[in-house]
Amino acid sequence: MKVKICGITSAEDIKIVNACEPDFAGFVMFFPKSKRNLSPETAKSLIEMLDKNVLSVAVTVSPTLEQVKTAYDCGFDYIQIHGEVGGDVLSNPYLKVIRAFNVSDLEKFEEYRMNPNIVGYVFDAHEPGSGKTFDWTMLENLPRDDKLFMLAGGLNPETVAKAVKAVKPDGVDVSSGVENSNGNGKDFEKVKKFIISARSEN
Ligand SMILES: O=C(O)c1ccccc1N[C@@H]1O[C@H](COP(=O)(O)O)[C@@H](O)[C@H]1O
Repeated sequence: MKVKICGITSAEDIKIVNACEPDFAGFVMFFPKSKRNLSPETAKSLIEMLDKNVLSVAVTVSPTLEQVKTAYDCGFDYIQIHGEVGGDVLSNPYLKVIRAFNVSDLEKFEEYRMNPNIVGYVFDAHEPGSGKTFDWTMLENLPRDDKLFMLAGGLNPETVAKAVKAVKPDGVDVSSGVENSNGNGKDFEKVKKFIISARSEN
């Protein structure tokens, strides 16, 4: 079971991630509406502190090709794309894409399956990063292939095992559910518990 810890914003968060060793760490970019949004300079300096076993993901909404290139220049391994995605961005030569779907755009799933630049999917609730979940039965009939099938949206250390059992994803993705009580950074115990719990359902 792959685990992605999203919404990393500080050196403190990086220490937690390095100690807990998820498979991926996500950093929100080019989306000032999010409290987790980072400048390219900050993202680059945080990625440089990341353990080499943890892959970095730029988490974006409707990015331009220039922004994909900026993320590549920062040193990211992947780009996660919510919202709209143009043909130039989908076939970009810089970063492999993790395509995020929300509950209202699942009908576009088939059109992305054949794209070799898309290496995985994240299925999320309507409002990304809101800590809200959705009806997982909507994913029941989606075909599985060799691309990473990741579940997100309102997961937390208490619900992740149930989610893994019900959906049988390749990976789980969390942001709000492992934040500290102030909501301004990650909580070591919650991140650790989330990862142990997710992997225990393998
Ligand atoms: O976290 C954000 O603010 C965010 C902003 C823009 C795009 C995605 C964002 N978050 C992603 O949403 C999912 C689920 O988050 P949660 O666990 O429900 O809080 C995850 O992939 C986040 O990276």
